[in-house]
Amino acid sequence: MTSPEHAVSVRDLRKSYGSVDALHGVSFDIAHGETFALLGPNGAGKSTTIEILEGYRDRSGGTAEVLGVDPGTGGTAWKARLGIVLQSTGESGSATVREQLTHFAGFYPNPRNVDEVIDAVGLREKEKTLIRKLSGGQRRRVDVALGIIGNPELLFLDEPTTGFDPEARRQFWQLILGLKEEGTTILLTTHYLDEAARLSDRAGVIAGGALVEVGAIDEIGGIEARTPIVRWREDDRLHERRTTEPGRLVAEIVARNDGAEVPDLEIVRPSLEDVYLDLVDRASTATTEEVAR
Ligand SMILES: Nc1ncnc2c1ncn2[C@@H]1O[C@H](COP(=O)(O)OP(=O)(O)OP(=O)(O)O)[C@@H](O)[C@H]1O
Repeated sequence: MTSPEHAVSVRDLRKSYGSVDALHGVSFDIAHGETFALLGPNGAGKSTTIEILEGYRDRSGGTAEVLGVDPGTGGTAWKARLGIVLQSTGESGSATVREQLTHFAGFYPNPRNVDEVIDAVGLREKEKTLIRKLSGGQRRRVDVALGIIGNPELLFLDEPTTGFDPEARRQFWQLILGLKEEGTTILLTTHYLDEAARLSDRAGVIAGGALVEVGAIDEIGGIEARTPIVRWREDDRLHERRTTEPGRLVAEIVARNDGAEVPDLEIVRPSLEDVYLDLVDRASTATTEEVAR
């Protein structure tokens, strides 16, 4: 049943909620074993896309194939090959962490070891605690644990680390990098651009229901957007220049100042966050211009 080429294939995906056009023609592929980040501002259409691919939402148009199956018609055997971490947690119940994981492991044909999963999400000390007595971040870890307990081929992570403290986020990254190494395909949405940069091979940027960019994580936005920026103070003015040879430019500035320290000198390499903000800004300007026409 597995598609020979891609784990996920989406063409011209459309979704309307009444008069709201949430998605209008989104197309992308995710290769087997790839981690793909879907990025975009609030309301862009990320959850709608991910929920259609999980089989939780109907689409209004276009085609979608997930592990070789149309998610609109996927049955239990297909669902057992997916791991899902939804955006909002549904786990507030009166079972302990261990009980809940053991219970869910029973639903899958080839589950992971419960102890390994408890350790992987850092909940060893809380394994006998009722889930409703956990903190928000700890409950989110339970969500992640439930997402991976079935040993999925394809893992959907919808803003998985919201509410995590910085240390928990780093631990989570290690967990995901381990799953990647084992060959799990991952579709991730996140508002943390450092997380996307650390974990993903490729990313798509969605804005206003359309995909405005898709590409390798270190190439997205184009070479131009990644060109370093040199800033410095000279003649009592702040200067700024983009250059692919920042070392040479700094050497020139130092030379013409007789080797003196250059005030306020910095070389900035635009991060994924800078590139992303630029892309989203351009997309919203284009939409505003379209509306004005
Ligand atoms: N059940 C619904 N009924 C009506 N409109 C909806 C529904 N779900 C989402 N929408 C609308 O569809 C658009 C896309 O929402 P979606 O939740 O997919 O965005 P998102 O990119 O996941 O946002 P966020 O980053 O805030 O989670 C928004 O305009 C939203 O208001």
